[in-house]
Amino acid sequence: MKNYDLTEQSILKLPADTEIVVETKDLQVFYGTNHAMHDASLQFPRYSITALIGASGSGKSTYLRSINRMNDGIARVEGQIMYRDLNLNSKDVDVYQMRRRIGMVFQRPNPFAKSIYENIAFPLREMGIKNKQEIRATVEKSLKQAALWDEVKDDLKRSALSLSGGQQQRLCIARALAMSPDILLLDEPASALDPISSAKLELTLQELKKDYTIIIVTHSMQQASRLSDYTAFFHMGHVIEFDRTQKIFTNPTTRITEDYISGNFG
Ligand SMILES: Nc1ncnc2c1ncn2[C@@H]1O[C@H](COP(=O)(O)OP(=O)(O)OP(=O)(O)O)[C@@H](O)[C@H]1O
Repeated sequence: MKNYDLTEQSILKLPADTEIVVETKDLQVFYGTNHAMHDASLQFPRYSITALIGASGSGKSTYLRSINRMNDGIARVEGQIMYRDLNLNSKDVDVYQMRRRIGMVFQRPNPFAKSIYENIAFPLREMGIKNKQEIRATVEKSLKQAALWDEVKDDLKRSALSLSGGQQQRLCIARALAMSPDILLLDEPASALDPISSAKLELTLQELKKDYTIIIVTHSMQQASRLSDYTAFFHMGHVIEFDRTQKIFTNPTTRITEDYISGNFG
């Protein structure tokens, strides 16, 4: 690995009138003595997709998981995670309520071993929604938003585990959407999918960004460049560059990002 200057950084300053939904300020993450994330300060504009890219172990998942406090009990997190006016990195935050607003989808689809319908209806009932019509309407709406409705509408009683990987992943997105989130965090959601399912998932995300703010970790630079409006490049626990995706992929500012994008890394 070349010796890069990790203080060489270029973070786009967004126009003052940009509506920011989430912002981290000097985010630090420690796994025991391993200082895995250093001073990460990033802003995420409403109705946009931001891709987090970087080599394995650069801290992308660590950063993403910190946003909705998935690192609680695993790592020590310092700094601010501002969700609008609320600092999520504070003891007073009701983590379960917060996660409804900031949904997460993981690398491997993880539907419940229940029917397609129940995968969405069950969490709604857990939330206290009892009205059957309301539940049915939300099931239908979120499956439509996740572009799965047409494929499953004739047999919602079927086990979710009998769906293909790509369908399961869209069901997990539908389950998150049923909670009426503001933000969707996706940690390499297409990495276990075949190219056709992956392309379908990308189309779904493009549609969803009209209503949600999306932050996605991806190993695929093609996917980042096709899908996202903004890209953040991570290296060894540092955010090196954040900019419009087109700028990052055509004319990055830092040498580290340029080497990574052009495959001259290491
Ligand atoms: N649960 C954990 N316990 C201890 N250390 C961890 C844990 N998760 C991640 N780390 C460490 O934090 C650093 C960043 O890892 P992280 O998984 O965030 O990177 P990444 O960029 O998402 O990698 P990948 O692309 O391989 O998923 C690595 O040094 C890793 O070993």
